[in-house]
Amino acid sequence: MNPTCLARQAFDSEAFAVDYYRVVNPAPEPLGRELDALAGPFMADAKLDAQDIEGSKALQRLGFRKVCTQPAFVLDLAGARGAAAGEPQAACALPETDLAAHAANFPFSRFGLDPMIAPEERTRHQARWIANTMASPDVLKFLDNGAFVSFKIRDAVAVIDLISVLPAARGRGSLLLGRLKAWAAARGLKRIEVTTESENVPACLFYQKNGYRLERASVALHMRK
Ligand SMILES: CC(=O)SCCNC(=O)CCNC(=O)[C@H](O)C(C)(C)COP(=O)(O)OP(=O)(O)OC[C@H]1O[C@@H](n2cnc3c(N)ncnc32)[C@H](O)[C@@H]1OP(=O)(O)O
Ligand SMILES: Cc1cn([C@H]2C[C@H](O)[C@@H](COP(=O)(O)OP(=O)(O)O[C@H]3O[C@H](C)[C@H](N)[C@H](O)[C@H]3O)O2)c(=O)[nH]c1=O
Repeated sequence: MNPTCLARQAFDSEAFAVDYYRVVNPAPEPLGRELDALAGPFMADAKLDAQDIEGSKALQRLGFRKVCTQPAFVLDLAGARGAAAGEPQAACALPETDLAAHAANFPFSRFGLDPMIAPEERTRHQARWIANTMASPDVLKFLDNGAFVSFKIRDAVAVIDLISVLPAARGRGSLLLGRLKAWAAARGLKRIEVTTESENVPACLFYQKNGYRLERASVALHMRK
């Protein structure tokens, strides 16, 4: 069968050492047939608009579990002042100990919230994600001691990929968002966007304290067989 509802995810399959699929078409009947046809262990995820209650129920009837809601926050830059914020880094690397500490700093990620994913699987996946982010010249980074924010530019919007502040560096998160805002405004970008999990109340408060407003939300569903 040529799958049309599921797309294999190379990065996640490698990081979890099992075939990992993303639902790209949630139509229940063909999706159910494609899931039934998968042989062997696999993982799958789906993202729906959080207001799509019936779509979410249909996926849960197929065996998906609702793992979390992911709110998206935005900071509009119209009228924001640009300033000399220093240039972000492109490709770089973190020392191994810092990488391990940051990988363990995301208990609220959707993988951390999923009871079917072991803590060591989650931190291995997160470490690979952070290492890729650091190594990629297409993902820009502001780094400080014990803290970093990474982001991509898409259509005059800065989309935050990850932000992590180790407990000993608390306070640097707002400094990093300030550097990003000043740099983005100086480049004439329209806005900054970021996604987090609703369970991550510290992060939701953090974005709001820094002037971000809630714009929309998705629901993340997982399956593991
Ligand atoms: C895109 C993504 O990566 S989403 C996931 C975000 N990252 C994570 O969850 C990783 C783990 N958490 C962290 O790294 C940090 O806690 C961050 C990035 C969320 C915040 O960075 P910090 O430097 O600690 O934040 P900072 O000190 O600047 O705090 C500013 C505001 O954020 C909120 N905040 C920060 N930490 C907390 C906390 N533990 N509990 C409650 N509110 C908090 C508060 O509103 C705070 O204002 P206040 O100090 O006046 O109370
Ligand atoms: C964005 C991005 C992702 N990846 C990899 C790592 C992930 O396993 C997959 C799928 O990513 P996606 O579904 O886009 O992201 P998550 O739901 O896991 O995370 C969102 O919320 C997080 C808290 C975080 N803010 C993140 O930015 C959000 O996308 O793709 C990757 O390797 N590189 C990337 O830039």
